[in-house]
Amino acid sequence: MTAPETESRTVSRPEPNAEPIRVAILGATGKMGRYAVAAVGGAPDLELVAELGSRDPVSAALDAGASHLLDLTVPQVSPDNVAFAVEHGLHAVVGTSGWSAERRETLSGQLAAHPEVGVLIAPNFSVGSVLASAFAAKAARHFPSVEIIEMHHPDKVDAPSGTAVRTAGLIADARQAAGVGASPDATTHDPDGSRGALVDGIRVHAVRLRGLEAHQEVLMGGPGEQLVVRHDAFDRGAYMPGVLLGLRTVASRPGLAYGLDAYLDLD
Ligand SMILES: NC(=O)c1ccc[n+]([C@@H]2O[C@H](COP(=O)([O-])OP(=O)(O)OC[C@H]3O[C@@H](n4cnc5c(N)ncnc54)[C@H](O)[C@@H]3O)[C@@H](O)[C@H]2O)c1
Ligand SMILES: O=C(O)C1=N[C@H](C(=O)O)CCC1
Repeated sequence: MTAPETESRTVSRPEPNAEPIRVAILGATGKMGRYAVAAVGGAPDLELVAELGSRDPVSAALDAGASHLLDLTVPQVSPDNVAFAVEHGLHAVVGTSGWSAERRETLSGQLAAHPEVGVLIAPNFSVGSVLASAFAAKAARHFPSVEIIEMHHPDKVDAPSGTAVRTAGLIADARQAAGVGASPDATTHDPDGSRGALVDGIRVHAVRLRGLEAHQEVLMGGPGEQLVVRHDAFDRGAYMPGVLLGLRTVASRPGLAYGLDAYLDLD
């Protein structure tokens, strides 16, 4: 598969006459990586200095003169990659899933020793998906019931998706701030876990189906009505404007940002 050229969107604009941002991509041969190689390679203000695969040491990014690391790998190795970046003063933009609260806390500790470094952990680079999660978090405090269904291609190795975990966290925070209790649920017998995973007190159901790409529904229910906030990504081009925005912004935001919404003016 060759990644198509990425159309530019209005979310991110290069600074005129600025030094190019020197990017090393980890996971460059993966599905996201191939799209990112095309997007970064096609951006006039970015310079793709290294395309690294699973056999390359992360130190090759330094050897290539990178200023920024783009991590699109697997949850098992992403924390070590980012720790290396932080330790060597490289800014990092991370799309890899699996960044639990515990992992983010460890990373914050590492960043404390390198306060000039910026890291963005983006569970989802799609602007539409970030907006859908934000809308859902705004709406969910008005409904007694809320559940999330995430649906992905069957090659995905992690469940639930990073996006679902992030959405559940946003919804849980908004409901807690508004004093809304748990969704009503009379289930007392569920030996096989049919009611899904509980993430921050929100039920999350994961579907893996050939033909799907990345889809999420937040179902909200109240007496006599239902609101569904749905987002669909049909191919990985959906993520590239957010990837470019992240790379262009991260150096100016030292410390840890969790979620692309940190770089979007959503209010
Ligand atoms: N944030 C987002 O918007 C977004 C969107 C899509 C996918 N993702 C996530 O990005 C990650 C990659 O997704 P994908 O669909 O490209 O997966 P993929 O399986 O196609 O690619 C993974 C890449 O990681 C590489 N890799 C594996 N082990 C490695 C190691 N030890 N060191 C370095 N590289 C290693 C593989 O060679 C491969 O190139 C996943 O965690 C996925 O959930 C995030
Ligand atoms: O295809 C994937 O894998 C995706 N992973 C991210 C997640 O776990 O939320 C983003 C959506 C696509």
